[in-house]
Amino acid sequence: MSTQGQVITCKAAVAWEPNKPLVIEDVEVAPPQAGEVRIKILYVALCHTDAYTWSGKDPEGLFPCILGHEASGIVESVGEGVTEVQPGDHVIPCYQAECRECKFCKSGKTNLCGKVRSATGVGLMLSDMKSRFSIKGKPIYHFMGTSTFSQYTVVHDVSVAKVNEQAPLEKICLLGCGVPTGLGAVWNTAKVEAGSIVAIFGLGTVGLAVAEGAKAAGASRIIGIDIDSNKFATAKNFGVTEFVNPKDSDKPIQQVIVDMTDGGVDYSFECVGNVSLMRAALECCHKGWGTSVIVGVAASGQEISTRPFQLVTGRVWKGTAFGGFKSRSQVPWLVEKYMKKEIKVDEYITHNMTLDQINEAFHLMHGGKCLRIVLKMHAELGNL
Ligand SMILES: NC(=O)C1=CN([C@@H]2O[C@H](COP(=O)(O)OP(=O)(O)OC[C@H]3O[C@@H](n4cnc5c(N)ncnc54)[C@H](O)[C@@H]3O)[C@@H](O)[C@H]2O)C=CC1
Ligand SMILES: N[C@@H](CCC(=O)N[C@@H](CSC=O)C(=O)NCC(=O)O)C(=O)O
Ligand SMILES: [Zn+2]
Ligand SMILES: [Zn+2]
Repeated sequence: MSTQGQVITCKAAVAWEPNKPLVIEDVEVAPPQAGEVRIKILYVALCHTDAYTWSGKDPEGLFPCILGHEASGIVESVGEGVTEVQPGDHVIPCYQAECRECKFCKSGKTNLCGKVRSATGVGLMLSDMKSRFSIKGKPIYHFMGTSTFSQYTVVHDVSVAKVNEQAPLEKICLLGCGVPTGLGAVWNTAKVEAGSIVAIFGLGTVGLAVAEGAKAAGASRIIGIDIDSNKFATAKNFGVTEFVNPKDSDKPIQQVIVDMTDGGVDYSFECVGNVSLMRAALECCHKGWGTSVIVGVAASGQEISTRPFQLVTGRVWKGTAFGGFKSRSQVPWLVEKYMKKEIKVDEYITHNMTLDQINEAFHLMHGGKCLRIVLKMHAELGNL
């Protein structure tokens, strides 16, 4: 029976308040309006940015909301005027939209799109500035324009990438955030050249994807820095050639790296979200040309600082969102690269769980022993 035009009642993990356990609720999902797409979410991975907003430290965090942004699914129905996807298409929701019409999209200088950002930042849909989610008549906020911790979600059409139907949805959900962010930080934001020396602060999924991107770019040395020495064994498989634990030295970590590299690295990447480490990442760069890219998301109220002399003497400080990838155009390309085995995806998945285990999954994530945890959103999907 078609559900097109009907309200769908389904299960979703609702964050009622910061830091309180998520609650699996029966949520009503309204039909998509003009320019919107309703997606049956099949698989979702947990990202630290979900945990960050849930913690209450995100200045844009609104409650109650449905978190989640790294997912895959199938289009259930589309609203009026939607031409680029249709029911049955396999898709990846994209928190970084791409309208191809706004000042940002047309600039050719950035992947940030302005079309729906004002609405997604306040947890609503642009056409009427209302939510499509409710529980017994009470509206529930959207999150990052995706809200993929729900069996069904509604997103703007500019926030959907149509992908190859042969690609395994239980794997390619990762191409909705962490892996592209790390690869793109290297390829699009820093534009690392062959022979470069690279330092990566934080060897979680994002840092490992930076390592994979740097190896592909031909970096000669890839130095991984993490306070957990157990991370090195896995990191080697992603291209890290040397490992430093800042706890093993009395010297500041930037000095350790400068001493190891005859004056500093060509490129560094902060993949933790710690403002002191962002400073260290900048200051371990080589005088005259070293570039540091901020990837980690720091909490509300946190600020970065350094001596301006660091920049006067040629170091460059940059940041990246979704690795600079234009989402609708390039996520399908990343899926193709995965299908051709040119990029890793499966290797970042350490756990498979189910939607009803979501609190346990976050607990596991905070334990620091996993990379990506993928949740199966519907019981009928069977075992992975
Ligand atoms: N800019 C963007 O578009 C995106 C940013 N992010 C952000 O990237 C960051 C990293 O994400 P994940 O890799 O998933 O996180 P993760 O928690 O899996 O990895 C962080 C790693 O940093 C290490 N670490 C913690 N404190 C450290 C310190 N003081 N010095 C050295 N290492 C330290 C941890 O042991 C861990 O291995 C998060 O802040 C996340 O919110 C994630 C996706 C997209
Ligand atoms: N609302 C947060 C913003 C956090 C942030 O920087 N998000 C990244 C993506 S992180 C994904 O896991 C991003 O794309 N930023 C650009 C944007 O337009 O949001 C805060 O205010 O801290
Ligand atoms: Zn993310
Ligand atoms: Zn745009």
